[in-house]
Amino acid sequence: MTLFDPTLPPAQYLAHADLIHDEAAVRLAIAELAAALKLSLHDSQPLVLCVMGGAVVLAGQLLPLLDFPLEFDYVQASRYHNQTQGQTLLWKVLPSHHVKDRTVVLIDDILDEGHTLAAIREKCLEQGASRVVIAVLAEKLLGHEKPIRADHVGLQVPNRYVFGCGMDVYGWWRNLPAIYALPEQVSPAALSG
Ligand SMILES: O=P(O)(O)OC[C@H]1O[C@H](OP(=O)(O)OP(=O)(O)O)[C@H](O)[C@@H]1O
Ligand SMILES: Nc1nc2[nH]cnc2c(=O)[nH]1
Repeated sequence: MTLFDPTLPPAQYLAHADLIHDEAAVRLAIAELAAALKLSLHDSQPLVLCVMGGAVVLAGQLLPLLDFPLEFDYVQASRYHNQTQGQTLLWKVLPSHHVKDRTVVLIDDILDEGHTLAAIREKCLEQGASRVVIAVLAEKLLGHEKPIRADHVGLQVPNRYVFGCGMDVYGWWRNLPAIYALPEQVSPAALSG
């Protein structure tokens, strides 16, 4: 057996992956997220911040389902740098002063260890946001406490590296409409076949 590695052609990741949530399940989860956000935020004129780049697919599908007035902007912070382990958080685009006195909704593809969303929430509060609401497409089940909780979670995923629906595997496959998990190990025979 060999560890799944980052040098393979991208088709290999998908060929050996396990489907975790199919496209219909993702669409249903996004519709449910929209319904929950409508209930809690319809009269708050929120500023919705997309956490680029993983949340781009969620943002594109969720926003048209929200039928109340909102403003849209984005932040960008990367902790995985197209790898499968979290590293130091690198800020690329900070929340702007526009968050001041606003209800801010952070939308992201995945809450894993929670360090990314905890840091973004903290920055928004430092910049004067009056309230920060967090909605994620997926939360990874780690079995231990995290530094932050999401207010709205679409789907749960197992403690494996997942991709699709905005989430990358070594930079690839954010474009998939369903969520897959990378295998921990793949036999050399399977990769050469
Ligand atoms: O809960 P955590 O363990 O902190 O991880 C979650 C973050 O990891 C991913 O971002 P990534 O750093 O891969 O950047 P990306 O959005 O460009 O893919 C994802 O989009 C979340 O923002
Ligand atoms: N693509 C992807 N990004 C992540 N960021 C934190 N966890 C994950 C994960 O499982 N997959």
